[in-house]
Parts: sequence; C-alpha cells; structure tokens
Amino acid sequence: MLKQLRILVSGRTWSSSLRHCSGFVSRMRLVNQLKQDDAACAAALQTGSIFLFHRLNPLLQRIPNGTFRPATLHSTEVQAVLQRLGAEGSLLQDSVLIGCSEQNQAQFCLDVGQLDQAAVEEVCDGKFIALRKAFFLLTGAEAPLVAKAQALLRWHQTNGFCSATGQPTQRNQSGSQRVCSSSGIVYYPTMSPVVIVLVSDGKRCLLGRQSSFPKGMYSALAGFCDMGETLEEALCREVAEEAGLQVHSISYSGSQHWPFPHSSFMLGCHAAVRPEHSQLSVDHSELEDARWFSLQEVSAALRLQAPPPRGAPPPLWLPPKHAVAHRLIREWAERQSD
Ligand SMILES: NC(=O)C1=CN([C@@H]2O[C@H](COP(=O)(O)OP(=O)(O)OC[C@H]3O[C@@H](n4cnc5c(N)ncnc54)[C@H](OP(=O)(O)O)[C@@H]3O)[C@@H](O)[C@H]2O)C=CC1
Ligand SMILES: [Mg+2]
Repeated sequence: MLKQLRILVSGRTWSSSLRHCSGFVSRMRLVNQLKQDDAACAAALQTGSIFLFHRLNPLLQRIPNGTFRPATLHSTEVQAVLQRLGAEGSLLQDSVLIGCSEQNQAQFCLDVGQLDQAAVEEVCDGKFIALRKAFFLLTGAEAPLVAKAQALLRWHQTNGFCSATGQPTQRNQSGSQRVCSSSGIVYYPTMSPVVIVLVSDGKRCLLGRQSSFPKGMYSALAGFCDMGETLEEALCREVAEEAGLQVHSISYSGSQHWPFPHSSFMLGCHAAVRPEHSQLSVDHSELEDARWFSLQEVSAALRLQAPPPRGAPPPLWLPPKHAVAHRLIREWAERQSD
C-alpha cells in the first residue's frame, strides 16, 4: 500500500504530489518546495522546530545521561519566549530553513542575538555555547545540522548589501537566497572548496600542524582551492607548497562541510609519494611542522579517547572524530593493518 504522507502546514496538506515517494525523497522534495514557495514556508514555520542561536552560538541542553543536544523548540514555544522577554513577535520571521526531520517537520534556525543571553538561557533551560566547543559536545548526527545552521545565519548576517550596487538585499522566506532590491542580482550562500589529503609513502603517513592547533595535534594537509583549479590540481599544488613533495595515485574518500573559521567544503582524498621521493621540505610560513608518522604511532593516537590534559599532550594527538581528517587517518591505518 502506498504510504500516505500528510504534512499539515497551517491547514494545508502537502500530500497529493508526495504520496508515491519514499520518506527520503518526499523530505527532499518538501525542503525544495519550501525554498521556492514563500507562503508555504511561512506556514511551515508556524508548525516547525527551531534551533536557537545567540550571536552565532548554538543553544545546547544537557540531557539526563550527561550528554548534550541542541535545544529544538517548537515554533509556538519560541513565540512564547519572545513574548515573555518583550521581543517583537516578528523576529520569528528571521528564521532560516535548514531542513526537514524524519517526521516531516520543517526545521529552522534563528539568531536571537538582540535579546539578553542569560534571560533566554534561563527561559529555555539551556546554554549558548561557542560553536567550536559545541561541535565536539554533540553526537555525529546533530553536529552537521548545527554547523549548517550557523553557516547560514552567518551568511545572512554578512550579506545584507549587494556587492555590485551597495543597496540592501532582501531574503526570501526560507533564507535560501538574497536579492538586491535595486539590481535584482540574486545571491546564494557560499562555501570555499578546500582539499584535504592524507599522503602516504607506503609505510608512513604525512601529518602537519599549524601553530594555532592544540599542542601535540597533527592533521592531514589541507588548503583552499584556487579559482579554475581541479580538485587534483589543488591537491598536488598544496602538497608541493606545504611539504615539497610530488604526489600520485590520488583517490577520493569523502567530503564534509566545515564551519571553521567560515564555511569550507572539505574534499577528502588519499595520495601517495614514492618512498625514494619522500624527503620533506616544509614551508614553515604555512606549517609549524610536518612529519612522517608510522602505523604504530598513528594507531596509538587513534586509541586515545579523551582530549589530552593541558600541559601534558601525548606525542601525537589527532583531530576529533567529526573531522574528515580523522576519517582519512583511520582509513589509512585500517588499510595498513590489512
Ligand atoms: N575538517 C577537517 O578535518 C580539517 C579542516 N581544515 C580546514 O581547512 C581549511 C584550510 O586549511 P588551511 O591549511 O588553513 O588552508 P591553506 O593551506 O590554503 O592556508 C590558508 C591561507 O590560504 C589563503 N586563502 C586562499 N583562499 C582562501 C579562502 N577562500 N579563505 C581563506 N583563506 C584563503 C589565506 O592566505 P592569506 O591570508 O595570505 O590570503 C589563508 O591564510 C581551514 O579552514 C581549516 O579549518 C583543516 C584541517 C582539517
Ligand atoms: Mg594548509
């Protein structure tokens, strides 16, 4: 029997065109529909859930098992919070669409930076936590959604004016675009493509660190793609610039949206160098250090569970599990062990 999908949006039913679709397809279609149809999106906002931010810091709640989750409030709860704190109810309209839950409920985010932070925290029984910290307190499934929400809010906050005319830009209801009120130029949220690569010489892998990293932490080499470059060209250039090596046998592993310091689209790859050409020539203006690490050293670092205590870092500390760098390093170690 065909699954009856009924998404009630203030009395409107979006069932007919989506009835034959799988859950995933219908969710994607719904989000696309809400991006294009301002009236439908405004209606979905009335029944949607909202992730709150304060000056781009997400609101987290501690749950009984001691872990954290992003506070997701129903739209009517947010309206009640705004009313209680004496804020304009129209603030809700600044919400930006971020997706749709498996229960087909539209998901939004809203920055309430103009309200008193402590007052919102008290009413909502949560804490606004800097994204860098929040990102690592959350589980795998929630962290990317919070990162996406913050990236969209940041983009709106920094794209209020047209770069061609200097005139204000107006967002659509979902926040998927902004349009210049004078020229009609349409702006979409942007990300910078970044290549990240784990280089191996067959026995060892190459990791580098920037001076801004926590003590002892090394990661895969990364760099922004230049205009006009392919992924492979950017990868070869970055490894040549930073480590003085020429790589071959490039293979793609996976990608990730990375919110720090702004939105990057990380494209994760593996690559190889011939053992006889593995002599490093590190550009110290880009990297504080880069070294070859053995499987034994990497495996020991992968086994570490908690962040190292301050002042006593282990010899090698890897990026957290959420990071695509971690995935590349783990993949390499697993292949070596095989
Ligand atoms: N998720 C993960 O696992 C990891 C993510 N990363 C991320 O990868 C990104 C890139 O790594 P990084 O080694 O710093 O990059 P690069 O090696 O490209 O060095 C950064 C420099 O590139 C220049 N640059 C060129 N294009 C851009 C752009 N679009 N935005 C910002 N700077 C640009 C800037 O130089 P100038 O200031 O001189 O103009 C900047 O200082 C970082 O944002 C980092 O957070 C890194 C490692 C792991
Ligand atoms: Mg780099």
